[in-house]
This record gives sequence, C-alpha cells and structure tokens, in this order.
Amino acid sequence: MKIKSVRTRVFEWQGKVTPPAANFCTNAADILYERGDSMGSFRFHGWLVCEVETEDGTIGIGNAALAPRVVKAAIDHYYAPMLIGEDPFDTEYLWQKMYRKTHAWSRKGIGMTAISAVDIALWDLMGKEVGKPIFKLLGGRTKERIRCYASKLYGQPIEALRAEAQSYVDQGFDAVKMRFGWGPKDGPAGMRKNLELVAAVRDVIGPDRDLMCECYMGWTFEYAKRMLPKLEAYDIRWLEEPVIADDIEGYTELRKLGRVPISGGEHEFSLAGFQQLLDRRALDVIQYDTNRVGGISAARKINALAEAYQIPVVPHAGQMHNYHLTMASTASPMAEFFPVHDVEVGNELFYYIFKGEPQPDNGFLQLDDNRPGLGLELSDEHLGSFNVIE
Ligand SMILES: O=C(O)[C@H](O)[C@H](O)[C@@H](O)CO
Ligand SMILES: [Mg+2]
Repeated sequence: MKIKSVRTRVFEWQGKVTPPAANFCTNAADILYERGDSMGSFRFHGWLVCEVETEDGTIGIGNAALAPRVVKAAIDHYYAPMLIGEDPFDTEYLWQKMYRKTHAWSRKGIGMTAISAVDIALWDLMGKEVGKPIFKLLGGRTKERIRCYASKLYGQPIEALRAEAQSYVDQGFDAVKMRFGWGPKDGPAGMRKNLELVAAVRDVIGPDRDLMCECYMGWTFEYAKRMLPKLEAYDIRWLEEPVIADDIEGYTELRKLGRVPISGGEHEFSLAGFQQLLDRRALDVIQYDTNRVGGISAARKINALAEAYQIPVVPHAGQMHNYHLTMASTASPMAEFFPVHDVEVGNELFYYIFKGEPQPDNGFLQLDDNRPGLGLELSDEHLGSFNVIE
C-alpha cells in the first residue's frame, strides 16, 4: 500500500475572539521597548492540517500550530514529493529522509514542525490500517487513565482569577497551571502583582493540589533568580519557561538553585535538542509538543531518553498527538488540558477544527482502545468561521 497524495490546508479563524485581559501572560517580546500587543507573536488563530492518503483511500491526519502558512509551504514544496509512492509504515525511513534531505534548515522551528505534522499523519495512517490506536503501536497502555491539569488562569483581576480556579476545583482537577502577567520591565510592583496572583490561586485550590506557573519565556535569568525565593512559599510544582529557549545555561543555573522545579521544552525541537537539555540537567520536567518536536517518531525516542534520565515528560498542550505518547510511557505521568471555551489565545482552536478529543472526568482523561489511529476527525461544526487556505 503506497502513499498517493498529501494535502495541506491552513484553517484561519475568522470568528469572534475574546480579547485577553491586560498583562494576561508574560512572553519573550515583553523585553522590547514597545508595549502594544506584544502577545501577537503567540496567538494560535491559524492551524495547519496535513492529510496523507494511500492508494486504498485511507487518510492519515496530522497538524501543526506554529506558523501554519509557512509550514504548509515547507510540506507542499519539499516533504510531500518525498512521500509519494512510499509505504506509510516506513515511518523511520521517511522521517530520516525528510530530516536529512532538508537538514540545512529542518533541525528546528518551521522545518521540524512540518516534519512533525507529516509524521503524525503517518502514525494515524498506520493505526487506521491495523485498526489500533496509536498508543497501542507505541507499547500500549501504561496507565488506566491520564491525570491532567487544567491549563489557563491567564492574568486577570484577582476575583475573576479566583473564580476560574474554583471552577477547576469544582470540576475535580487536582492540578492547575496559571500565568504570570509581569516581568523585568515592571520592577518590584510587578513582582508583587505576580505574587498576588499565585497567592490567590494557591488560596483557592488549597495545599493538596499541584500548582504550576507559566512565564512563557517572559522573564530573564536575573529576574527569575530573584523571584524563586519568593515563590518557594507557594510550593509550586514547576516554574515554566522562565527564560527564552536558547538560554539553556539559564535553565541549568535556575534548576541548580533547587528552590522551585523548572520546566520547559515546548520550544525545543528533535531528539538532539532534548538530548542537550537532559545531558545538561537543564530541566526538572520536559514539555515537548509532538506537533513541533518531530512528531510521534521523535517524541517516543525522547520519552525513552527521559526514562533513562528519570526526568518526567509532560507534553505541551493537550491534544491527541500528545495524549498517545503519555498513555504509552511511564516517563509521562500526566497531560496538559486546555479547557474548551470561546477563542482567545488559540490553544482552544483545536476543538473547533477537530472532533474526537476526550474531555476530562474529575481531572482524568481516557483514550479508547478501539478507536484506530490518532482518534480524531475533521469537524465541520465551525467550518463557516474559518478561512481555509488550500
Ligand atoms: O504551556 C502552555 O500551555 C503554553 O506555553 C501556552 O500555550 C501559552 O498559551 C502560554 O500560556
Ligand atoms: Mg508553556
């Protein structure tokens, strides 16, 4: 059975977008002089869908959220021609072919994201051909169900933040992730506001739930070093991406301080990238996203490496391409879960494009042993609100 076509489409949301509150999340662009909409760089209002079809009409679905229009071009011009006529079960050969034939520019970023989208489609195809979910192809179920953490709690007025945190407690989550809204430019007053946020959420969820805090690369090493002792009192499960992804030394030094666990990795790519992070003991928790890091073929290798290093893997984002990896690996204790709501940052857009995503029950997710492949289909429920670029 051979691959006969590769179709890429970009789904760009045209519907209502709920504007974020001021200071809803620090980010890498905050350090610049302009204040404006420094968050523009990480709204995910466009999504790439890659469909690989075989001669017997089976279609495997992959996706990517980073720079979808550019990723589409990379697949259309470079990777699709490499796949036509190939056997979709030759995932390792095809992964190496894509990686090595474009090695000059595909090690990280756009190229590796494009490879990820194609690779996820190939694994979906394999699962559909043998009638098994992807996690069964990866070694099967290592947990009865997947513990997940509710991930939103962007910076907002304290009372609204408390109410949102309470809603996750009421839904049965025993772990939540919040976002810091201030960074180095905001001085001591910003530090105080950040601490007010974390104090409020910790107060609502109580001492027996995990609390994670997201900086989205919006701090600096110096600022993070000053914040860590102030955060210790709140017993946070991890401080996420305090510095930019290239500052591996900064991660390593912050981790060495041993005051608060440090996590990162959603902006790292490939097995080689994670070998560096693990070898340099840079992180207490690694968080690749399967639709960026190199697909399922790369993510499963990173899970194995993390198992050897005894570093837990909690992939960035929920979404099925990550849930299968978590289900099939003892190195991955839990998953991130983006609550379903009106479109804001765009993490939630996945639910408007696909159907089949599991919803948590009392803070746990379940995967279906009998749903083959990725377990997703394209949804036409919101199609009218998208501009679809063929
Ligand atoms: O860890 C995350 O969920 C990401 O960093 C978010 O996608 C981003 O929205 C920042 O909170
Ligand atoms: Mg993050």
